[in-house]
Amino acid sequence: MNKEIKIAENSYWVGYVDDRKVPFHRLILEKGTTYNSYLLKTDKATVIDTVDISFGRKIVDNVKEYMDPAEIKYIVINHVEPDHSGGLPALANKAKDAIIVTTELGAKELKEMYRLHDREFLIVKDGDKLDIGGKTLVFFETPYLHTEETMITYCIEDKILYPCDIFSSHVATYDLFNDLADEDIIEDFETYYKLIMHPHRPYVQDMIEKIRDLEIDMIAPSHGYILREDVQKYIDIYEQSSKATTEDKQALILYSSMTGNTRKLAKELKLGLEERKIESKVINVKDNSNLEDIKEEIKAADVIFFGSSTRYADLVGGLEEVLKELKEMDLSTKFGVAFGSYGWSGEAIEVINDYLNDTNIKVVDSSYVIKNTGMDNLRFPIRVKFSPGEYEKKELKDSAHLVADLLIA
Ligand SMILES: Cc1cc2nc3c(=O)[nH]c(=O)nc-3n(C[C@H](O)[C@H](O)[C@H](O)COP(=O)(O)O)c2cc1C
Repeated sequence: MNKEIKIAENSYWVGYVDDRKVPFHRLILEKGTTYNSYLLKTDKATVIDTVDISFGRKIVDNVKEYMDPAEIKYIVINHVEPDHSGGLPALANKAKDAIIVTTELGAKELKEMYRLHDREFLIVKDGDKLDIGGKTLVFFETPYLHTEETMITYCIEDKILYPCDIFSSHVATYDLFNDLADEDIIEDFETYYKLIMHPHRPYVQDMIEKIRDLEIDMIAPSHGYILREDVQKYIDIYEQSSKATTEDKQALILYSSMTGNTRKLAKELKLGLEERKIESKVINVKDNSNLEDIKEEIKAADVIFFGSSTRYADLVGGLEEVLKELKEMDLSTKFGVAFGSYGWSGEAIEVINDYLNDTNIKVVDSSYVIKNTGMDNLRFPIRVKFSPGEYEKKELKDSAHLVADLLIA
C-alpha cells in the first residue's frame, strides 16, 4: 500500500486500486475502479468488505500494515459479489477466529462460493447492532442493491455509512476522497447509478427511507470516491433519480381464453400495472375482433402483453391473427411479454414468444430480465397452470411491477 488512508479515528482504507481497463457486467470500465475495503481497528477489530477475488493477497498485506490479521474479530460482508467478497478466503485464512457478519442469504451464498461451511457466521437483520469495542455498527438490509442478499453498514460513533455498491463510482484513484478529486465526479457517479442501481429503483427508494434519519458525515462505498463533502447531494441524486415516473406510460393486454383462466391472469397483470401507475387496456381477442382497431391500440402502447391458453398444443381465439400482423409493424420502442394459462405443457405461450422474437419488439423473457436487471426470481414468459391461486396472483403482480420498472429504465 502506498500511503496510509485514514477515514476516521482508528479506521483505515485497506482496499486496492485497479487501474486497468476492467471488464465488468459486459462493459469495459475505461477508468478502472477501486475495491474499497475498510479496517476499523477497535478492540474487536473489524474489516468491512474486501477486494476483488484477483487481489486477495493484497488485502491481507494491507491489513498487516496496521495489525496482525489473526487478531481480526469480525469480517463484515455487505454484498457477496466477488469484487467485494473475493478477498474473504485469503483474509479468513489468516484471521482464523474471525466471525463473518452478513445477511442470512449472504451467509448461504458465501458458504457455497468459498466452502466456508466450518466458519462461524453472525447473521444480521434490519436494524441489528454490533458492538465492536469502541464503535457500534448497525446493519440495514438493502435487497437488490445490487443483488438480493445485500445489506449496508452504519457506524454510529463515526457517522460513516458503508453502503458497498450503493453510492459508488467506477474510477481508479489514489486521491480517494471526493473533495480531493481534480475533476467533477458527478458524471461517473450518475453513470454508475444508472447502470447498476436504476434497474432496481423501487429498492433504492426503500433504502433511502432506511437511511433518512441517520446522521451521515461520510459515505464510504466499495468503488471509487469516498464522499465526505456535500454528502446529502449524492443521497439526493439517488432519491430524485429513483423517483422516475411511469405515469405517461401505457400498457395493452391482449388475450384469448377458453374458460376464463387466461382472463384472470390478464386481470392480475392489470392490477399490478395500476399499482405502478401504468394505465392499461385489456382486450379479449376473439376470432371476429377488428384487427385494424387492435393494431392502433398496439401502436399507442409502450408495452403489450400477449396471452393465450393452450388447446391441443396450439393457441386459442383470435390472438394468432394479431401476432401475424406484428412483423410488418415497427415495435422497436416497445416491450412485448407472452403469457398464458395452461394445463401440462403450455405450447401456446412459447409460440407467442416465437412470434415476438420474429419482430423488432423488446421481448421480455427470462434471458432479457436476467441480462438487464440481474434478477432471476420471476419466470418470463409468464406461465400459470390452470387458474391462478394466491401465490400465482402475487407472482403476476410482481411480474407486472418488474415490467413497469423496465419501462422507465
Ligand atoms: C380441449 C383442451 C385441450 C387442451 N390442450 C392442452 C395442451 O395441449 N397443453 C396444455 O398444456 N394444456 C392444455 N389444456 C389445458 C388448458 O390450457 C388449461 O385448462 C387452461 O387453464 C385453460 O385456460 P383458459 O381458461 O384461459 O382457456 C387443454 C384444455 C382443453 C379443454
